[in-house]
Amino acid sequence: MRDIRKIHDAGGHPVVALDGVSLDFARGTFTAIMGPSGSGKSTLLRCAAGLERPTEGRIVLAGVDMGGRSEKERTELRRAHVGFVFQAFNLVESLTAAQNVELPSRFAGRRIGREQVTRALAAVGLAERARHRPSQLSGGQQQRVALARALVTRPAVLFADEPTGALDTVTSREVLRMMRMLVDEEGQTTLMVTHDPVAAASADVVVFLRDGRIADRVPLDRRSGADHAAEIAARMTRLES
Ligand SMILES: Nc1ncnc2c1ncn2[C@@H]1O[C@H](COP(=O)(O)OP(=O)(O)OP(=O)(O)O)[C@@H](O)[C@H]1O
Repeated sequence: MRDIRKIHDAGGHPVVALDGVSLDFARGTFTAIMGPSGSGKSTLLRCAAGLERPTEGRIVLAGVDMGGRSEKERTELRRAHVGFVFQAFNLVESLTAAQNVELPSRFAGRRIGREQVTRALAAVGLAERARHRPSQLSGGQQQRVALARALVTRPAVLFADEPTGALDTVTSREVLRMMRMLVDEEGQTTLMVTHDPVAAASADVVVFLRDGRIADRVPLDRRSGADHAAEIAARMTRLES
């Protein structure tokens, strides 16, 4: 993304959510976006994913310039190149895990084979749970089904908005371990918005926003094996003060 400005219309008066943001998300890397409430994190994710149009600036997603595209084209581009997970798992209770993974592609008029569904569930460690319904799974397992659903089409980028926001410490760790593994083993480019320093510590790079601008961009040394959560929390505290 280059020189992104996004001005929301809040009931007739403009709110500058992003104010000149330029970022690259290298293929096969995991970026966490942090920042105080209202700093523009979700807006950044939604613009990068093509869900919202920036007021100014340029977004290139999977090599495709999103500028000047119709809504229909943008929807097609998202379907082809993007996967989403949110805080709410948004699974359909009456369907099995496998059916939940398959459903969005079916809605999009694309048939995906049973083996693709099986592969996606296996990639998140849930091959044995394909026939379970959401209520028969833990919160962490449900979010992993949502991850499998996001990844079944092999998207260029996975966008995650507070993916561990509804999970306890233990299950959230399980989901983060899975997301990290997908980056390391499948080269899954991932962009995650989070409030949680522990979640951000799983990333390769943490971008801190304040008032719609990049306040800091901190690469994490993954080889050191250090736990970066405390350092990230300290930076967040400084940003919020
Ligand atoms: N659809 C909208 N209409 C009007 N204003 C909006 C809209 N979406 C976001 N905003 C405003 O833009 C600014 C940035 O919002 P955004 O949701 O991107 O921040 P955030 O960092 O994700 O916040 P939080 O951590 O609270 O979720 C805020 O001032 C917010 O009130």
